[in-house]
Amino acid sequence: MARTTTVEGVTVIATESLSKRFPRVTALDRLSVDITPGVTGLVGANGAGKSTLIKILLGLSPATEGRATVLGLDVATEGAAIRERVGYMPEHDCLPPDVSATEFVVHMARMSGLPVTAARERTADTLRHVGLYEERYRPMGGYSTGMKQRVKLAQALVHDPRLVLLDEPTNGLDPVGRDEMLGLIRRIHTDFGISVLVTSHLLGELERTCDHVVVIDGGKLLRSSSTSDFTQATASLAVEVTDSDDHPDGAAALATALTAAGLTVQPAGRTAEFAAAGSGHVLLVDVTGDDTYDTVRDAVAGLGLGLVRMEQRRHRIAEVFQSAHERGSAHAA
Ligand SMILES: Nc1ncnc2c1ncn2[C@@H]1O[C@H](COP(=O)(O)OP(=O)(O)OP(=O)(O)O)[C@@H](O)[C@H]1O
Repeated sequence: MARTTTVEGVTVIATESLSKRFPRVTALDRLSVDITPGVTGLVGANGAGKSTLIKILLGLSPATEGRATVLGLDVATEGAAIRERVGYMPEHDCLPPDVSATEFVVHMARMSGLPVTAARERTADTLRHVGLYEERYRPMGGYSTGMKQRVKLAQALVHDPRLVLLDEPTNGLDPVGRDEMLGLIRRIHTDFGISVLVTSHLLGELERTCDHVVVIDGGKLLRSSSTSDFTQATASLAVEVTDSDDHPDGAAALATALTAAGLTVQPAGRTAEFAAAGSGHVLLVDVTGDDTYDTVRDAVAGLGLGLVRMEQRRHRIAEVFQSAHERGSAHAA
């Protein structure tokens, strides 16, 4: 199976039982994960260990235990070679306010070893690519958050890396700015074939942007799989019914009938998605085959209830994350 912009089977990043312990906290806990070419999302709540992992991958911070390679290079001994080949967009504001985007990005290109003419040309191309035009000659102190994020992205790309590590690139952006940034990130891979590892605590963003998603929680790997596996249709139907005089709690009556028919049913009010809609009338029914739809229809008709909706649900990354988080809270309690 050939793909145009990736090489199948190549590992861009590999970690093996990687741990990082600070005196009071374990930021990474025996993390083993392989990341292949493409756009990979690294998702986790604040404090999950995302920035710590990036710093280890860049060879800037030693791991306490375990190993990691980036583009086949060992993070413990080949940090400088990794940083030549990898671009890094840090999370926090780090731009000098008194210089222009052009001056700054040329400087970063020169630091990466580009000769002066090439550095200037690459800077102009890269700033144009991220959508900065005339503003690029103005001091960055006057830039909006969106413009600053674009400069940070440009300096990560200017030396034509094979991989970029983007730490929370949508932080502080409004919804339009987020969409634009996500579009840029996607194009880094599709237009230039550069692999991307992008962190976020916003799951929906990564669902839309990434080929693959790695979820970490408390420094531990929770899940690593392709985005399509995460968002694939699960065998679950959301069924909403009305009440009737005979059945003042229509959903409860339907749940009893469907359970008696051998189906597995749970009230949807427990999930955030439906709780927000405020409906205790929605049931989630596990689909065991095409006849599940008929069984639900017949049960609703048999009870004389009104069927408001019956729809197939998609499993969202947020749920994987939420359920792990709830388990974490339960442990903490
Ligand atoms: N230099 C440090 N010294 C002590 N503890 C640290 C240090 N750096 C990170 N930590 C702790 O390690 C844990 C993981 O932090 P990290 O910054 O990697 O998380 P994160 O997932 O990137 O979250 P955020 O988006 O908030 O930065 C946190 O509990 C943090 O307080």
